[in-house]
Amino acid sequence: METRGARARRRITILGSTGSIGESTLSVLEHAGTLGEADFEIVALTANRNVEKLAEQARKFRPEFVAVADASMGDDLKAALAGTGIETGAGEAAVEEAALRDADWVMAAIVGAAGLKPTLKAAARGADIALANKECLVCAGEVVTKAIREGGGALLPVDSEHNAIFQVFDFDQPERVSRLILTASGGPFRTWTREAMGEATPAQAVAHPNWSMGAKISVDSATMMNKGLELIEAAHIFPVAHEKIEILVHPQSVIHSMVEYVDGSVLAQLGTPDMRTPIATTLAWPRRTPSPSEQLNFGKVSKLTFEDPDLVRFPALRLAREAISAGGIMPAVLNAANEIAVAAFLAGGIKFLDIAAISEQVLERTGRLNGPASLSTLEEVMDADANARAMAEECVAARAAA
Ligand SMILES: NC(=O)C1=CN([C@@H]2O[C@H](COP(=O)(O)OP(=O)(O)OC[C@H]3O[C@@H](n4cnc5c(N)ncnc54)[C@H](OP(=O)(O)O)[C@@H]3O)[C@@H](O)[C@H]2O)C=CC1
Ligand SMILES: CC(=O)[C@@H](O)[C@H](O)COP(=O)(O)O
Ligand SMILES: [Mn+2]
Repeated sequence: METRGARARRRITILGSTGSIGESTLSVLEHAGTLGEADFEIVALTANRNVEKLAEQARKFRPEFVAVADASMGDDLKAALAGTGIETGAGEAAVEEAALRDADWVMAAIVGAAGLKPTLKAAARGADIALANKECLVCAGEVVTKAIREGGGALLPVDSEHNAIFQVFDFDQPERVSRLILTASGGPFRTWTREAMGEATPAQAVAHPNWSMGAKISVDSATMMNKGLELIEAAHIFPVAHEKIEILVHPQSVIHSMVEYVDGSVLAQLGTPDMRTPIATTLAWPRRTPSPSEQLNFGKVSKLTFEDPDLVRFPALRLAREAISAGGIMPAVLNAANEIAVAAFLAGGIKFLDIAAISEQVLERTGRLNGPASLSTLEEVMDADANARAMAEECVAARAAA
């Protein structure tokens, strides 16, 4: 890392810069930079297909390199940035090249298991990983945490619940933690009957009551699969057994999660539901930097309420608990099946309740076929992921044909 005077100049890459987390990250950087709080340069930005937004970001933030994962968009990207001197690339290898460039802080904000390989590339060369992409920990937790450990960088959790726990977790005495309490908003269908959920449309499912997020995670919040994935994510980030991780519905999304210690103390992190706060935390950690998020107004919030989750209306929570209890490839299988089912739901191919039903079917079929007991290599993860995707596609096709 290059230094100027007393302050470190950070070299930053954002994988998935055109998404909700990517844009929030650029907003935090711009805000901190304007205040003279951060001295940074952008090394690389990446997207899947959104050339227009990527080129606009590149013209503003002047990265060395930009890449799109979809190889067919390469010529458009090159044309959009002609004459700027910014290097461009296209295809999965180009996104991995972006991760390999020498940024010392990398925001992993690609959605889904597609983020796994680039995140591993950045981790292996020792970058600090600000991790929003929970799916890569769900499907390959052991592989990712090992790569970060061996690379020598830090794992900085961005997901709001994990970021909250990270801020109040005593890593010097983890055995003194009696419970992690992951809060969940309950999503847009918190009070809906199963019957009503059966007719829910994609537009209703992505209308999260508190957070503005990408489509996939918004649907995950509606099924509460998001909280299931976060349970598995937490078990990889913190040295706490999954049996000690509880889920608590908290509709206001003000308390972002809590840690209970053996003496009965419960420590929480609070804030408005704006991802720019956890992103700012990871950017400056262990120091603090300003974020443009709105301050919490307790008078306006007025009350904080809590409910136990309903595992019958939201079976995804049960599936995640079963997957992590079974271990091995099962979390990767759950993640892959869910990704296929969510995409099919958003495309109008299946109904809302089919998402968890298909995930359960794929888990059951895989269980009968017996995967390896532990997952230790990227190849095992990719195999499990590919098989589960193929099974889930069959389930989607069967429903479409019915
Ligand atoms: N949004 C939020 O508030 C939160 C998000 N997260 C997690 O952060 C991650 C990102 O979420 P979010 O920002 O909402 O998602 P978005 O859908 O808004 O953005 C996803 C980003 O990934 C890119 N992308 C999509 N598919 C691929 C691919 N196959 N290869 C490479 N890049 C790809 C997109 O590019 P393009 O624009 O071209 O499609 C975009 O830049 C997810 O894992 C989510 O669970 C966690 C906590 C909160
Ligand atoms: C902002 C964030 O971290 C999301 O994962 C959020 O938690 C989603 O809300 P739910 O609590 O409804 O899943
Ligand atoms: Mn979250």
